[in-house]
Amino acid sequence: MPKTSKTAVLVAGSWGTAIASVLADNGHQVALWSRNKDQVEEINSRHRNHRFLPNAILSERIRATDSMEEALQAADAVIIVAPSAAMRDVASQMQPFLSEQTTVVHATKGFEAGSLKRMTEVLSDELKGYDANRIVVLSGPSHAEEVIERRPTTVVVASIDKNEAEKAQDLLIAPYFRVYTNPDVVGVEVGGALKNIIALGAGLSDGLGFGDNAKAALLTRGLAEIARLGTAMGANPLTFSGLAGIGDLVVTCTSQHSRNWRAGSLLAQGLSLDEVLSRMGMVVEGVKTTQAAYRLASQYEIAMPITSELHHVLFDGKEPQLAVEDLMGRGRTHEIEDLAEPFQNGWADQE
Ligand SMILES: NC(=O)c1ccc[n+]([C@@H]2O[C@H](COP(=O)([O-])OP(=O)(O)OC[C@H]3O[C@@H](n4cnc5c(N)ncnc54)[C@H](O)[C@@H]3O)[C@@H](O)[C@H]2O)c1
Ligand SMILES: O=P(O)(O)OC[C@H](O)CO
Repeated sequence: MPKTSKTAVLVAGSWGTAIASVLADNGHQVALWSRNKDQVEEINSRHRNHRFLPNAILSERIRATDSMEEALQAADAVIIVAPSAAMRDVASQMQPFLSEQTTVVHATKGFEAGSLKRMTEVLSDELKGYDANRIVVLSGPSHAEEVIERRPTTVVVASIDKNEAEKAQDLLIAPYFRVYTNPDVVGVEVGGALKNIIALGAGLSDGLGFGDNAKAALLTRGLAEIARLGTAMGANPLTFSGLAGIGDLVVTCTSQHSRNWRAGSLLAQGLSLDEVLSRMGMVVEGVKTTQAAYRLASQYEIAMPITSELHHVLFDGKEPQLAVEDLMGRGRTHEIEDLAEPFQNGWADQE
């Protein structure tokens, strides 16, 4: 990657704008793509994106555009930060303008609702002619509201291709933004997606006043079920003790910046799911991810009791108090379980 690069960031929501700001701080030129002309105008003329990050003044190195062709022209790297529900649409729009030379990174946390595919799988479907093994995923504990204020943050980038992961690391690493690499694409994607379910549960639990012990239980046993499904899907279990696992789980379950935690706490006030989502006005990935994980758990025959109870609360009208009673009253079980086969998909042959 050249010392300063031409980069594209696709979609100017909270996280896309914060990532654009990290890239600009590193001296890169950033084309920030949005489908919304008013937002493009606001970013270019006032250097603001008031709807998503109201207090931030953006670098002049960030130029917004609503032209995908312009955004991707001669881009050394593109970072896609669309909500999971929009990933296929955005990827299909970028495909005609993507060069094989461009490093492709995504920073989205979720599964595709119908197909249950991970985001790199959706990208691989749509980016025909691009080597899917090169795609990089960026994840970890990172609220846009803190990154835009340059508060110390650590994240992880994973790719099957070590060289591409290191290019993404080079591009993004900054004094306040430390970037680690990992070969485990499945683990980093699954950890980042599933923690949002537990964060919804933590918001609900806090909102109902269940207390600190309950939240600690949710985090710990939540991590156990994340690791159980993730490992069955092919992840390295150790990834879940890293930034995309426990790291992201802690920040999302304990921060009032978290959209998922806030949605859970609004549910605890008695609002319906539709009312909560319209009040949030930003993407709350954990809702659709609960549906996806519920189906994946059944497909892989994995026990996910917290996900399952949350699914009943969100979609079947079950009272949260009853969900907690059912969780606490389950049959006795061991804490430590055997995990699947050891993870094989490392970078040993690329050292
Ligand atoms: N906000 C954060 O702090 C944060 C941090 C890490 C990861 N993420 C992840 O990043 C992803 C995006 O989250 P966000 O918080 O930036 O969302 P957001 O709600 O702040 O912004 C979403 C943006 O996507 C745009 N969009 C929606 N559908 C689109 C489509 N079909 N075509 C083009 N644009 C479309 C919206 O107009 C909006 O600008 C999510 O998967 C989230 O989990 C967010
Ligand atoms: O605000 P949330 O709950 O969508 O979480 C954002 C990030 O994933 C935190 O790392």
